Amino acid sequence: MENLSLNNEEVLFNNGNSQTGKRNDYLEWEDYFMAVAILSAQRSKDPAKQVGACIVSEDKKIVGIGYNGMPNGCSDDELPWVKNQADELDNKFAYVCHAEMNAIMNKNTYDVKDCTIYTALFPCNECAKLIIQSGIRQIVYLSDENKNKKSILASKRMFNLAGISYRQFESKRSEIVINLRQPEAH
Ligand SMILES: Nc1nc(=O)n([C@H]2C[C@H](O)[C@@H](COP(=O)(O)O)O2)cc1CO
Ligand SMILES: [Zn+2]
Repeated sequence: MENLSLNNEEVLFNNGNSQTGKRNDYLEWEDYFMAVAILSAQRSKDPAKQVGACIVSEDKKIVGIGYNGMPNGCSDDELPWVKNQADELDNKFAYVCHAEMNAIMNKNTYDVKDCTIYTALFPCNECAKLIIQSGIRQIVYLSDENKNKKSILASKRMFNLAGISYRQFESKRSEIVINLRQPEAH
């Protein structure tokens, strides 16, 4: 809660630049981009894993956002979301588009050359191919939880060969709270 007993100078000293009054607890660029990826993941219908991705140009503009979901025109209610069926055709993996693929396909620019992709999960080998072919140069990932899977090892092999850098996301913040209620009137 705001401390109303502080005078103006103290407020400026605590919250911002005392010369100009600028806020200093604004979101860092990296936190902003990863938060957009994570927010986008909340749109996913996958009960087991929600993944989001956000593509950013060299001049820090968001040029594509995606999350894991079924292909356009294929109803979420008709294709399977499970993964434990004996028949491959009854499992989600045959159908679901990964967050990174969707972010690339949803791009709102001519291309994504030299961009960075912020993604909640390290890209699989199929998305790695798309990332490389699309011209993206850098990957910032939140989780590397599948790091021992063959698909991820293949991704890293291709990224290393193609000279694409990847690093795990780090932040001073542990959370960002989004309040969807109207701010209380003062
Ligand atoms: N990088 C990724 N981006 C993604 O969008 N996914 C998606 C595919 C599935 O919908 C889900 C993984 O499901 P599961 O294997 O944890 O039940 O996450 C998965 C990975 C992992 O490489
Ligand atoms: Zn993938």
